[in-house]
Amino acid sequence: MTVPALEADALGKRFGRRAWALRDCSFRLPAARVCAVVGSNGAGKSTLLALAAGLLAPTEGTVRVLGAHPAAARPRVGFVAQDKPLYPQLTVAETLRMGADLNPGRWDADTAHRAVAGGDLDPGRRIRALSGGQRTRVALALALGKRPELLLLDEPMADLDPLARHELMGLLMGEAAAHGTTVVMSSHVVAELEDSCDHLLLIGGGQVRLSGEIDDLLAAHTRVTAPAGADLAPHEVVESRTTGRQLSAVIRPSGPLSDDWRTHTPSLEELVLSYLRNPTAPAPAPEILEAAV
Ligand SMILES: Nc1ncnc2c1ncn2[C@@H]1O[C@H](COP(=O)(O)OP(=O)(O)OP(=O)(O)O)[C@@H](O)[C@H]1O
Repeated sequence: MTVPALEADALGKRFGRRAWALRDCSFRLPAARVCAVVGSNGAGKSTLLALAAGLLAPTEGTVRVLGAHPAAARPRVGFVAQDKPLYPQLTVAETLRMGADLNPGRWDADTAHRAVAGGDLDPGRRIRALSGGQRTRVALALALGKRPELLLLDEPMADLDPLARHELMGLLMGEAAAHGTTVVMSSHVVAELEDSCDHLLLIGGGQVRLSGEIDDLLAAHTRVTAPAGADLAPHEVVESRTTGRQLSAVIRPSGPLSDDWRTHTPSLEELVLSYLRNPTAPAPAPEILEAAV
């Protein structure tokens, strides 16, 4: 059995006396996957990524990163936080030199320069003078240049223009495929994730609602169009809406489906939206979806 890239067991985080930001999260992410972390605002995605990066300590439970404690794994992990912290007084070139100095023996200058070069950035420009998207480029360059085994990216594409998004996503996926890097990436743009990600972690209300290979998750669900009033039992219903004479539903079939229904496999976006719109929808049994690690 290979070591999972990320493994959480009853992981929980509470900030002071506030409500739990994350509670009772258990999942395993196999190595060399590209994993999308999705969920509503405040669901706990950034908290989960910061716990994995070793920047926060769990209140309860454990998280293992590349088989080790997050602090011990840090040299093998690249992390780009949502606010892309960089040193504002350094230039772009100085920032990349710092990346090289901090990662002796493993710094991939070529990849780091490619990430920056696409943005036509003046290497002598100070970080504080860069736009949000330009800063994202430099932060991604630093993370990729480290040649990490695990890349944790918190909404990495949020402030990039569509061309930059496409180009940097291509660079990211190319690097991940070439080096077997595991990528864990939170995003709100679910439609963009379907082509690049093979694993999904859906967080809702601080808990893991779905976790597994995207192909398995999609195959376990069916989008149904049926006459209004159709009886969906005994199938498990994630979402059901009636408009006029038509009922639309996302179900997890248990047994044959009625011949009267039109059915298709949902897209990733349809699946995610159906769970987000229905916070009380039952989660699939773990044995159906648990990825073979
Ligand atoms: N440092 C903190 N102190 C107190 N509460 C916090 C802190 N960081 C996060 N929280 C709370 O924890 C919960 C989860 O926040 P988190 O930032 O992890 O959500 P998220 O899924 O990343 O949201 P978004 O999509 O808006 O970025 C929220 O209720 C938030 O208010």
